[in-house]
Amino acid sequence: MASGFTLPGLGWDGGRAADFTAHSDSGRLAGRVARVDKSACTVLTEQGELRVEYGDEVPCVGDWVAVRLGAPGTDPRLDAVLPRRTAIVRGGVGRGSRSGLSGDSSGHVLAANVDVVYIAEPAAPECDLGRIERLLALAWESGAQPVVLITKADLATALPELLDAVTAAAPGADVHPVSSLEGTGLEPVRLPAGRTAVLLGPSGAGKSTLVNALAGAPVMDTQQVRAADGRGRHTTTHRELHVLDGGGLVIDTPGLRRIGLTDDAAEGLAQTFADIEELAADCRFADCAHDAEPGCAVLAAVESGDLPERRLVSWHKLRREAAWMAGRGDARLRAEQTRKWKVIHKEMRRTGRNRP
Ligand SMILES: Nc1nc2c(ncn2[C@@H]2O[C@H](COP(=O)(O)OP(=O)(O)OP(=O)(O)O)[C@@H](O)[C@H]2O)c(=O)[nH]1
Ligand SMILES: [Zn+2]
Repeated sequence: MASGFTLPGLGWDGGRAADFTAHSDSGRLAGRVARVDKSACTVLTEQGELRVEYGDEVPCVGDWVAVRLGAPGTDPRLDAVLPRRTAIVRGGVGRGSRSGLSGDSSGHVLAANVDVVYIAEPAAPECDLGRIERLLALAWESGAQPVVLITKADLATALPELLDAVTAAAPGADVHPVSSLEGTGLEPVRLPAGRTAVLLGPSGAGKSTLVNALAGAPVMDTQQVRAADGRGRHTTTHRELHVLDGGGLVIDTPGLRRIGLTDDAAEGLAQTFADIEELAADCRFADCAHDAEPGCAVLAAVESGDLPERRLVSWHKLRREAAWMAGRGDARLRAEQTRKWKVIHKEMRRTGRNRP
């Protein structure tokens, strides 16, 4: 792209400017990371789109960065990643999630500085409420506002009922049916200038089609487009930040087969299951596990039909998973420390020193 972007159009504000002052004095350029590849990333700046090399500090899509322009003929280099306001952190792929916002690898932080998390769940063949809850936990944990989009709404057989079921599974989040195909339901999804959304959801949910519908002009290849030119089923393979025509920014992500929770998902789960948390206040025991305890208000709500049993089952499942991740994190930490000490002891024996 030849022309530049305006920083406010990319989501810049006074706080970012303050973060940037430490880097601005020596002719550095502020920009927003649109895409990350091995060793280089695409950064949107007032001077246009730049290819920027990075080293040990790995940026992720959505990051605000300081770029150092090299001598003519050399590639710009990443100088620093500015502090992240929000971060979508995916668990279950190595360590580093403990620190949340500063997760230590690009594979870990899916997107940064996002205002809204759009959770795309297709109306057909079926809506998977458990998957929505899992993504809601991730979204609440990120610090951004989750919004559930029932995509391919044109294929729904009983939309009002579906809407009710999804709304019950998403307390505190707005739920909107959308059809990119028919162009309906898009208004509440449109973003004001400078606001950033990330789209999460399974492969085939219609995320790329929705990005195109919001953009007004095709910015993404979709499965259909590719199928037509004989190149088979296209799937999004990388995360990318798109600047929409009407303002607003959206990050498309590949449909992840499995999004694990991080080991510190407790807060996100509490918000995802705010209805269960509220009921739990009336359980006889303060530490009620809502399993088989007498005087359990949650089980009573399931019994009376106020709380779908599916939801309690989902709560148990995700809580177990988060607890397991936490245990695994601790086990890894211990193993790492043991390894470190083994090396130190070996070195001590070798040098005859008895202190590290
Ligand atoms: N009926 C209907 N089909 C849609 C709609 N949106 C997308 N589709 C179709 O669903 C299929 C998948 O759409 P994509 O946008 O590629 O899905 P995706 O979520 O980006 O998939 P990945 O890139 O694999 O993550 C395509 O064949 C689209 O034409 C819609 O609103 N209604
Ligand atoms: Zn209980």
